[in-house]
Amino acid sequence: MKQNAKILIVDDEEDIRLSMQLFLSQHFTTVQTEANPFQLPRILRNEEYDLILLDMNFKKGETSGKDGMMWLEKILELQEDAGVIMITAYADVKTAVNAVKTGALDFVEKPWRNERLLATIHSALKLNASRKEVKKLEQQQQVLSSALDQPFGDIIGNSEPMQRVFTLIEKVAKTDANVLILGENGTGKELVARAIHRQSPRNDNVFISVDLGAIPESLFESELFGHKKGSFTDAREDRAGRFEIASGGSLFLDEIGNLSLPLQAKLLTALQSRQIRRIGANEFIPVDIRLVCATNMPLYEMVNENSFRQDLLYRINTVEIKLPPLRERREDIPLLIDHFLSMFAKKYQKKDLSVKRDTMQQLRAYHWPGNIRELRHAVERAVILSESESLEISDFILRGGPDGNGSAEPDTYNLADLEAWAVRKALTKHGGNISKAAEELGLTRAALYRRLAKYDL
Ligand SMILES: Nc1ncnc2c1ncn2[C@@H]1O[C@H](COP(=O)(O)OP(=O)(O)OP(=O)(O)O)[C@@H](O)[C@H]1O
Repeated sequence: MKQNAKILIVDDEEDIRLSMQLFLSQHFTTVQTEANPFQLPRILRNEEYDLILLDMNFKKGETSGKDGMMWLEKILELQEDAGVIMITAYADVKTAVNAVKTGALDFVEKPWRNERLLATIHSALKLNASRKEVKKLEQQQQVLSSALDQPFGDIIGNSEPMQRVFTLIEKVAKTDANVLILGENGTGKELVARAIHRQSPRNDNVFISVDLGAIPESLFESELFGHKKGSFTDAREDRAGRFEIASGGSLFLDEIGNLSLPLQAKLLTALQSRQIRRIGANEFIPVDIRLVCATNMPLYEMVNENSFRQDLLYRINTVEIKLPPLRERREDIPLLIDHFLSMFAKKYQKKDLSVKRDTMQQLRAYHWPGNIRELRHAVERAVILSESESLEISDFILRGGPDGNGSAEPDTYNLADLEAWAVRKALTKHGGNISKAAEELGLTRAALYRRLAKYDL
């Protein structure tokens, strides 16, 4: 059976080209020839070869090997990871050794023995494949080490909505199904995406995260699909895109709702065909990824308004995980505060920190518009700024203002929502003091307690 490889023979002598091509075509899928090395720049801009067999001397009677060296350097300049084998006459082995030092993989002497030629080509192909693999790993490593700087711990949560999320993660992680995670900012969408990867059979491979909201439109294609050197002004070297790097592992596309319609179309094509093409390249590269997407935008409404493609939505939402905002699972607030308190106490070397009881109650009543990210920052700041071991509400700077409950009135006539809002506001105003809040609300303390339980405050 023929080995899948694309080989180019560059030699000015016709009988050499023909006999090599005849022999190698029996063993490899594509074998092409070129007599004129000046065609190399044009050819290499359009094609990529697994191996190039390059003659050392192109002028009759010339034996210095100068031409061959010049063309070798040119090839490596055009395609830095090209695999080149030099074809030398018996006399110029020394120059051939120099060529290997310059970057050729090996050399064969004329006249050659077929088995010897075949063995040399086989090991050169192997060597070049592992070089490329090493390069891919290095690129993966770069992406990974920048991701490692981010603090991702375990997912904290005991509430019923979070239990449902955990069950869903466990179920879906075992499969290769595409997952769409929906939720407000800071609800832990990326954390969930990473948990899915960690619990999946792909966990010994990479998790690559791309923030689509942060990529300028002009760089989208290169970032996702990669590029060939020279395909545009800033493309100084060949570069793999995130799809290619993530192959074998999971690809997390964050802020998918921010993609413009033309970019949605490009993404859809890649997802449908399961292959990508680097900018400026001809060949398609197959990619094998588990896709996880996330957004805080209302994708279904966007489909109705024609700002998000329905076919793309159906491709990414095989399983949907909705992350509840923190204000809808208030029982998790004290857990999260304790978690971040001990984390930051350790980081800033402060011992025996705690949160006052009424402060905890106020923090529980606060509406946390920035969700867990806001809570995490608020606790970190409080740990840094507090002068005492017991943290008070004044140590916490909250996004919704010091009275903490979003002083704007709720945009609803639903009486239960209005009542819950009034109770929270009164409680915050009086620093968690039940008697004073009850008085302001015109309720007895017992009636206020009943409402606190009812609204889970
Ligand atoms: N359940 C949780 N337990 C512990 N930490 C959490 C939890 N949820 C979120 N976090 C922390 O909150 C911060 C925000 O989480 P994350 O980045 O996953 O949210 P997101 O929904 O992806 O946000 P955005 O939509 O803004 O990208 C992170 O520091 C994360 O570690």
